[in-house]
Amino acid sequence: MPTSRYFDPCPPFPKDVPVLEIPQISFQQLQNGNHETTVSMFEACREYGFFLLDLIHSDEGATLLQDAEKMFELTTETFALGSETLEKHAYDPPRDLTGYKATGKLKTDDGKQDLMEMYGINQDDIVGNVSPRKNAEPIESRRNDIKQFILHSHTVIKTIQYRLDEQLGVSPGTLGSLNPLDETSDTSVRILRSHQQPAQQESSITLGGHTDFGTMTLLFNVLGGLQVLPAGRCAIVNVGDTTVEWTGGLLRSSLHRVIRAPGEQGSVPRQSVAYLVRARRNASMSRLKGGIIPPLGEGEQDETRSVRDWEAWRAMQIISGQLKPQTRGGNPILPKQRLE
Ligand SMILES: O=C(O)CCC(=O)C(=O)O
Ligand SMILES: [Fe+2]
Repeated sequence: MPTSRYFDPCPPFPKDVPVLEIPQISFQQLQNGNHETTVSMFEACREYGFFLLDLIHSDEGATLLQDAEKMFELTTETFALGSETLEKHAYDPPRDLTGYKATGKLKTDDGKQDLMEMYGINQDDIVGNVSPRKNAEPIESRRNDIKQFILHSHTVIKTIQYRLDEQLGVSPGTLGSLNPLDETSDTSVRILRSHQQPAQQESSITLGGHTDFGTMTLLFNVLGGLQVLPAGRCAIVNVGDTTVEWTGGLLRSSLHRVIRAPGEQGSVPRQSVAYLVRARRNASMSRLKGGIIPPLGEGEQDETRSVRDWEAWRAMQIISGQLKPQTRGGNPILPKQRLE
């Protein structure tokens, strides 16, 4: 994504590759509480589990685009260190996803290995909820830039969650209170990079099919390849599995994956930046009560695992390729639950 400085030098997205038309939602209108925009966003979260967030006409949105651009610079600087140096900061799944993940650690849908390098930066570390960790040098020198990106991304997510609360009919602030900035969680900024790939590998899978398992994700990318959507001056927002659990399946988390960017775009490296929001560690995974959220039906049981244990279980499933990728949620709203 971020500004045209990043889009202009990019090879064009081919005209003959079909793109999914997912709704584009104006952040400014969400901030203003525009009803029509709010309903469109809610419907997008139910139908696709994804939407594009147009950040342009809002001051806060424009600031976030600038922050995201700095995160792209950070991505370039970090991966320029090379995998040997970055391995000193290797991640340790499933307990700790902070740090570097080299290519080939994850199984893709076709049984091969992924082609994506990632580095997870822990929110608690950057905002000061825990004592500082030792990260790769470019991350250490850009602590303040990362903090600004987190603070502004978090404000955007909070606004989205506030509008979702309204549509779900639960008390204002319910969803946001489950992923506050000042409590420990596994929320992270993830920077990602894949190398250019030969044209013969047109359909090679860079990152296998998955759903994000936190509450919501804010994603910035420039090149195509994410099989779900195009890019623009927008961020991509997607609903995570935790929100599906809380809403009894009303909202959807959609399966997505990354393949080689199409056409000429595949001939340059592909970078992306994601703000992956997770619930606070001591939050419950149980279904929320109230509004249009369906109560537990006969034979249905509440999820009793803690957020931490549930996330660790899900991360291990994904890493080992056990979890057959599946889109979750998007269930019909029961007539008797509908808000007037
Ligand atoms: O690189 C992308 O566009 C998507 C990355 C992604 O889905 C993830 O990090 O969960
Ligand atoms: Fe994802």
